[in-house]
Formats: sequence, structure tokens, C-alpha cells
Amino acid sequence: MASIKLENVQKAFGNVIAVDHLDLHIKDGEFFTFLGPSGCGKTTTLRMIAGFYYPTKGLVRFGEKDMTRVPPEKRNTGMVFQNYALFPHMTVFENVAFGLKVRKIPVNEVKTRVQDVLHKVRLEKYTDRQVSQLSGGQQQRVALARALVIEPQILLLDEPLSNLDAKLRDEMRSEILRLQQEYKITTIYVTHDQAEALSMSDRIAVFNFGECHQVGTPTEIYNTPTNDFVARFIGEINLLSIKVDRADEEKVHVSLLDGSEHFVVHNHPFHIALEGKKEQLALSIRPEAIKVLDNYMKGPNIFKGTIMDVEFFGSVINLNVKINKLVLQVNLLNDHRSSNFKEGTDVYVQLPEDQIRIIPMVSGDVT
Ligand SMILES: Nc1ncnc2c1ncn2[C@@H]1O[C@H](COP(=O)(O)OP(=O)(O)OP(=O)(O)O)[C@@H](O)[C@H]1O
Repeated sequence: MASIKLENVQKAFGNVIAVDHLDLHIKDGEFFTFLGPSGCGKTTTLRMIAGFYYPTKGLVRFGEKDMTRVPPEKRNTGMVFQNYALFPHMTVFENVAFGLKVRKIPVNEVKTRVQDVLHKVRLEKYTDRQVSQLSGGQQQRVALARALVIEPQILLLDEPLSNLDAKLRDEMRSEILRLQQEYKITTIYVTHDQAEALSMSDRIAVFNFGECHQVGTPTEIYNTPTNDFVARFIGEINLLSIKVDRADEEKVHVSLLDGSEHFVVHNHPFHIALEGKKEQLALSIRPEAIKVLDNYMKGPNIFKGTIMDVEFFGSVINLNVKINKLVLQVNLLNDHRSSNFKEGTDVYVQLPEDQIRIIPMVSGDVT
């Protein structure tokens, strides 16, 4: 096992800065995910950890050891690539044994180690099968076995499930987690799929345009995104451009930019840190945090609106509710009230003040 530290890392390819100002500390045994849209620098970062690329600036450490310019074969990392990169005309055994043979491990030991790892990934019956005759999921297991057989300190997985269909992907997700827990190996998982990231990771780093926007546990990232990019990339969110009218220790009073619609927000310490920020601010609230009231109540953040459309998903119902010029998305669990929600119906909605966060907008304007 090993912890990994990236210190102020930058990687440039000519004029293209693929990764910049990157500081990360991945703990021993952690399942850590790099999440972000295509081209945001996830693979480049993974490759700097594997040693396939050296950073233009900054340091890569395993534990306290400086690994920045150590070649890949001396790093003791196991990597699984998106396209598996297996040798199609070799057998399962030969594919998995390859890395051990390169390391000049004695034949008997190679045999035992390959058999052990094939047992772990449940492929012991396929030892002599050619890789080209395996299904996608089985090939993925061979790729995992090949990475694990060298007993790496660190396991690096680059979008390992993207070539599998939805059902197999679910199966392999639990398989990867099971293996990671069994081997207790520090693992970095690259994906652009938020559901994978949320369900598998101990912690997630969210990337965009070569920069890391937030690092946190899945609940931190979902419940307390630090800006609009993270909020929008993970789950659904209502974002409204606002200005702050006044704030005291407990509450922040805000309104839309044209001065209409006032909101009261519970003052999290986080909001104080936003004072003096250059960016436009947004009020953010998840659609499932908004309540539809049975009857009108007096209180802050209660608005009369009209249902514009209703999307029925069985267990949940998504509404778009128009409040004057605003449209809010409201997601509700399907309960006894669901038949009341029809297009054109008036409803009272409440935005609970402790569920609202004010965040800076770093990626363009919203309502
Ligand atoms: N070898 C290279 N030469 C030049 N530019 C590169 C090279 N590798 C990556 N880039 C650029 O660096 C940026 C980050 O690429 P990277 O592959 O790390 O993104 P990614 O987040 O892994 O994307 P994807 O999910 O599509 O694989 C992109 O703009 C990409 O075009």
C-alpha cells in the first residue's frame, strides 16, 4: 500500500496545458476517483502517477518518496486501460503471466501466482482460452488479473467499464470494489460517470479544463458542491443568479439580480468565505430539497407557482414549477399526492433555508 501526493503539478503538451495547479493527497488504501468531462485531464494525471508521462512542473510522491521522474516499470503500479490492451492471440494464462515473466519470476512461482489471481477474478476455468474468445466482461477480468498479479502498491483504472453494457457494468463495479477491499490496495479510478463515482469511491476529485475543482467524499461533493461546475456535473440542481442584500451571523438575505424574489438562506460558515469573491454568485438548491406544501403557510421562501410539466418515473415525479419569471425543478417521491400534480395546477413550494447554498459561478451564467 502507499499514499500518493501530487504537489503543484502541471503537464503541458506544447501549448496545451492538460493539467495545472494540481495538489492531491490520496491516502493509503483509499478508493479515489478522478471525475470530469472528456478532455479535463483525468487520464493525463493518471499517466503521471503511472510514470508514462512526467510532469512539466511539480512533484509526484508515493509516501514521502519522490517518484516524479521514476520510469513506470520501477513504480510498482498496476494499470487497467479503457481498451484493456490485452494480447488477443495469447491465452488468459499467458496474458496474466506476461508481467511476471518480464520481471524474471521463476516459472513455478509464476504458475501459482497466476492461478491465485485468476481464482480471485473468477476466471480459473478459462486459463487456456484465447483472449479473443472471451466476452467483454471476461476480458475486463483478465485485465484486472494482469494488473493485480504483480502485487502492485497502487492500482490505476482508466474508465475500465466504458466498453461494457449496463448490466455487466453493474456487476464489474461490485467486482472491482470486492477486489479492492480484498487487496486493500490504494486505487485510482478514472471516470466521467457520476453514478459510478458516487457509488464506488471513498473520495472524489472533480476536474474541469485541467484543474481540480473539489475533493471530497461522495456526500460532501453532492451536498456541498463548492461551485456551479461541480453542482451541475453531479446530479441535478437549480441555480439562480443572485445578489446579497444583507447578511448577519445567522441569515443571508438575497434577491434575484433584477431585485425580484427574495430568499432567506441559513448562513453556513462557507458563505462568509464568499465575501469579496469576484465571481457572480448563485443560489443553489437540489430539486429533491424543494417541498410542495399541501396548504399555504406563511414563512420565508414560500412561493406560489404553476406546474409547467410533470415527468413521471414511477418512484419519483419531476415537476417544473413556474414562479413569475423563474422555473424551478422539483423532484418528489411518488406518494398519495401524486395524482394532484397536473400541468397548469397552482402549488405552493418552499425552499428550506438550510437546504440552500450560495456558491460562486465559475462556468457561465444561469437564470
Ligand atoms: N499526448 C498529447 N498531446 C497533446 N495533447 C494532449 C495529449 N494527451 C492529452 N492531451 C490534451 O490534454 C487535455 C486533457 O486530456 P486527457 O486525456 O487527460 O483528458 P481526459 O479527462 O482523460 O479525457 P477523456 O475522458 O476523453 O479520456 C485534452 O485537451 C487533450 O486533448
